[in-house]
Amino acid sequence: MSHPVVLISDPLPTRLTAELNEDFEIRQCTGSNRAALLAAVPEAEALIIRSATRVDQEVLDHAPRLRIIARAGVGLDNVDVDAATRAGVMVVNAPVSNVTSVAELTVGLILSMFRHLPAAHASVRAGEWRRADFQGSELSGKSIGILGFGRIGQLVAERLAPFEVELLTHDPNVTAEFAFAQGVGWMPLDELMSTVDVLTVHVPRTPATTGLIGARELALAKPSLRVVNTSRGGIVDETALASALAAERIAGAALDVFETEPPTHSPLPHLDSVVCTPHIGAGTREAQDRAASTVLGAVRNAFLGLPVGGLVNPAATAARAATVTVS
Ligand SMILES: NC(=O)c1ccc[n+]([C@@H]2O[C@H](COP(=O)([O-])OP(=O)(O)OC[C@H]3O[C@@H](n4cnc5c(N)ncnc54)[C@H](O)[C@@H]3O)[C@@H](O)[C@H]2O)c1
Ligand SMILES: O=C(O)CC[C@@H](O)C(=O)O
Repeated sequence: MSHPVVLISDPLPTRLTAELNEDFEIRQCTGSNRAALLAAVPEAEALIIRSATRVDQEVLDHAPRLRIIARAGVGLDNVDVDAATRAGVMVVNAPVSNVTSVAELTVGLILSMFRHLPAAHASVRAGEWRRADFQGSELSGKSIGILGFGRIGQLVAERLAPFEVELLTHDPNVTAEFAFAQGVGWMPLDELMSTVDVLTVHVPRTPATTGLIGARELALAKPSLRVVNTSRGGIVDETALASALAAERIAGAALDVFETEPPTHSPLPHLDSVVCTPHIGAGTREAQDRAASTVLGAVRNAFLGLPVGGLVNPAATAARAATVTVS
């Protein structure tokens, strides 16, 4: 009897994916290569992706056998969940797999900006000893604005509290009482923008959050503002950000994510006031293992007819998923 085909289109730890070998036929492709994805997906019954694979109506139209799309990570902005639901395809993610890693990177990026760590490191490597050129600022006493007080936003707050900072948030789905109980003040967005020294962004990318921080919001900022984005490119408008930084209307930015990745045509990586990383928020061994284990377990359960963890579209299960099993 042939095994269900599981197509893995982004890198996952092979020592974990090997656990499916007995019951599934594992195939690999490069999801960022659209032609390769469209050629491989027609036979797939499960598709496991990370952030580089875009799953839209066209992919679903090429995938008549598909039962489940499993996102080994948090963000679902690269999956058309409504189209998947209409097609009866389950969508699952791994919502807690990498949040600690992202929160830790966020703290690292903030400290990197305040103490010019990348530039100081590069300078010593180049044989220089320019101590006076790298005078920084203390984080202690600064106001930190957390845009989006969900899982990652709350972990960032916990990790920054010992630095003796003022913690503030804006999140329309969180009450002031909830934030206050965690030692964090709640403010409307415009007030937050005009108050904080650091704005760290932790919202999902949706039509409503795309461009949420644009020219108007940045114009409200103090000259001391540093913007951190470890969430998704496009939530902070890159043109507006580059222009505010180039004009020294704000002090700096640290970016793990970009509107287009890699950011080949963006001016931002070339500005001295910007610290960049290549979308490595989830790039720890622990986070990758958790994400892979979570979605591999979900795929196995889906084919065994067992409850599927991380399911984001329960309405899809009625159509296709309930009908498939593995021996
Ligand atoms: N850099 C990386 O590798 C990496 C890794 C994991 C997650 N992420 C990104 O981080 C995002 C956040 O992850 P999370 O686990 O904290 O998600 P979450 O769902 O737990 O929290 C998101 C929060 O944003 C809030 N929000 C929504 N719209 C808002 C708005 N207009 N203004 C303010 N707040 C708003 C929500 O109410 C929610 O509380 C993910 O969607 C993903 O895009 C990036
Ligand atoms: O796939 C990745 O490595 C990035 C994942 C991250 O952006 C997420 O949203 O979980």
